[in-house]
Amino acid sequence: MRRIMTLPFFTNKVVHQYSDMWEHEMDLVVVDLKNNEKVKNEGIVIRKRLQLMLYNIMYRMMFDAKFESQDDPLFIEATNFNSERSRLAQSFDYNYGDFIPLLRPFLRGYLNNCKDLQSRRLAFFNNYYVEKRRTIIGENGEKHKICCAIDHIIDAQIKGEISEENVLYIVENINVAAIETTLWSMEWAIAELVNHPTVQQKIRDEISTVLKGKSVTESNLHELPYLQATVNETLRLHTPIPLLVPHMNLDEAKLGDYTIPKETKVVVNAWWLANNPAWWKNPNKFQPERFLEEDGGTEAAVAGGKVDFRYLPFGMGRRSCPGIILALPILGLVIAKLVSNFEMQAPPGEGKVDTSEKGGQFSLHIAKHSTVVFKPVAA
Ligand code: HEM
Repeated sequence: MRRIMTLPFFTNKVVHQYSDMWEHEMDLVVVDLKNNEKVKNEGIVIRKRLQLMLYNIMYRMMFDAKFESQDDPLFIEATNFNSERSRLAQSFDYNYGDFIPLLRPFLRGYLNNCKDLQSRRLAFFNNYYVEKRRTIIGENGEKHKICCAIDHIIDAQIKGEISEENVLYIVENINVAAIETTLWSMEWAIAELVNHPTVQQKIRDEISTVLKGKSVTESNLHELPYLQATVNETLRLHTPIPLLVPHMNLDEAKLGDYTIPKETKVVVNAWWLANNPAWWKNPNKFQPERFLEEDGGTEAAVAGGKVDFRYLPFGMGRRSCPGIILALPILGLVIAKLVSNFEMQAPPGEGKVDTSEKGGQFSLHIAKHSTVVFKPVAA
């Protein structure tokens, strides 16, 4: 499945094919913010606008489709389905039966809710998106043009490499894995930037010194180390999936003095690796500079490359996040566009925005979606 998903989603070619579109969707956010007087004085809950932007980025890549506005009925339906799915997955019900087998019979109600949501949600993706692509492919005959990721996936199904169910599984997977994770990271980055105006200024200075008036694009992000360090620092301090996802060792393994029996559920605390004071200076402080100054103390050679085991927000190895190739440039670009166009501030009378955390089964997100004031900066 991972192999089938790589070509349409996770290659440099895909990044180059779509980065202009990503920027266009981000520029629309900047225009909306500039045209809204309330944004300059009282501020807005920025998550809502960024959510529309990210859905449009992902749905254009997946289905060559986009939502008109936050009031688009399909957007409302898609976000409701996805947030209900996240709510159920975050629920403690999800795994108490693992720890207290006696309570398993009481899980039935929860599992029925999951099944019911799953079938309505998959029907939604199928009826409104996948079937439309099938019709377009069908009308264009054998030599149809591949326009988006799902066309590749449907092609793989036509060739018998995967089933119809697998196609929907991939759509569902991208809705969960791609959109919310990136959105949480954006919210954290913006909240920290509001609370650290000097970091905003350093990013602005870097952009103007290095790019000398040119705009930030995907192709010049690598020239902006401080911007990249800001993205890294956000994912360190607020690791969006703090325990990664559970893995299982097929064979018995030794870890230090411990023996891990085969088929153990292994959970890696990536948040603690990234926030352990033994390995990081002042780990509870938001300091992008650390990624430019501190040593990667635990670097080790793995599969021909070097890995800093203190820092694994995307996991590591064969099942690590393939979306890193999209998530990092999308985060870098959106921060660059917002910071170059606006001074982001807390609402009047509030010195800082609240960065309290809300942890769930899988995710670590901001407890209160920040209201942010966007004051245009002089060009
Ligand atoms: C900041 C954003 C993101 C973060 C922090 C993140 C993090 C993660 C983590 C921790 C895992 C599990 C890795 C493991 O347990 O070893 C994962 C898996 C995955 N992610 Fe991401 N992710 C992000 C964005 C994305 C995006 C944008 C996509 C797709 C467009 C994506 C697609 C996937 C997929 C398909 C998997 C499952 C891989 C597998 O099981 O082989 N992710 N992600």
